[in-house]
Amino acid sequence: MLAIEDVSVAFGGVRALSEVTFEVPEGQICGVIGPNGAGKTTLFDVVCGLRRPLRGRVGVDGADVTALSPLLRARAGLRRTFQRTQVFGRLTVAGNVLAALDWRGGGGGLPADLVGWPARRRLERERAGRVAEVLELCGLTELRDAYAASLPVGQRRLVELARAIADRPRLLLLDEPTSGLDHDQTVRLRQVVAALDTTVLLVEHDMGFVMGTCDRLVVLDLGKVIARGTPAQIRENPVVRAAYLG
Ligand SMILES: Nc1ncnc2c1ncn2[C@@H]1O[C@H](COP(=O)(O)OP(=O)(O)OP(=O)(O)O)[C@@H](O)[C@H]1O
Repeated sequence: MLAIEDVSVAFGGVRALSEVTFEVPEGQICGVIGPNGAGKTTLFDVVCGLRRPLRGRVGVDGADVTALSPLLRARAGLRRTFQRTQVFGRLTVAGNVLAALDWRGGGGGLPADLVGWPARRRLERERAGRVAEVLELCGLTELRDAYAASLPVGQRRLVELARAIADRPRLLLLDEPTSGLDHDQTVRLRQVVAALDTTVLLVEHDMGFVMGTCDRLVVLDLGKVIARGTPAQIRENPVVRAAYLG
């Protein structure tokens, strides 16, 4: 579903990524791990289109998206969360999730708003239903009317997650999703990710979470893939143990 082929990125003399190649099959959860500076965030930036690689290709569903802007990749169903949470602070929790559904518009423009066309009303009901469903899944129902800016960081991260999954992305990128979460929120996050019908690529330092959540792992060190495999294979891999797990 996601194919990273021979991707290299350099910042001046620093090789952030060197000939990175791996695939994530449809519906799988793939974790990217590695020490600080290994190139994980740079890889995310390449996949979502924020950074053009020096060489190499990114394929989604068999199509080469390397030249597409982040906006066009979003339209193709790619969503991302960031290491530093980005929510709409002046919107409520429900408003944040609704914003992720509203962007496709309702058709009919202002006249449809004024007249309240049945088709428009049905769409609005469907959206309200989806917002309620996603808030429930993420454990945010009781906070639906709270302003996002007023929430502690863990809850804000769950709001960002809720927004990212609201319109059922094809590919979801999660950058350090457990950071700032307490134990219960981390358990909730794992349940949400496991319940998704979506291909997921995640960067994470919490090894317990990574090993328990991911179907497969890719290990980066100094911009190179040094191993890939199931969590059990990675745990036993002597190169990974030496470079990273200790
Ligand atoms: N904008 C930039 N300009 C120059 N060098 C950069 C830039 N962004 C990243 N780098 C360098 O590229 C390499 C990979 O960085 P990157 O942030 O992708 O690693 P990371 O694995 O995400 O690290 P961390 O776990 O600390 O977030 C590092 O050597 C970093 O210093």
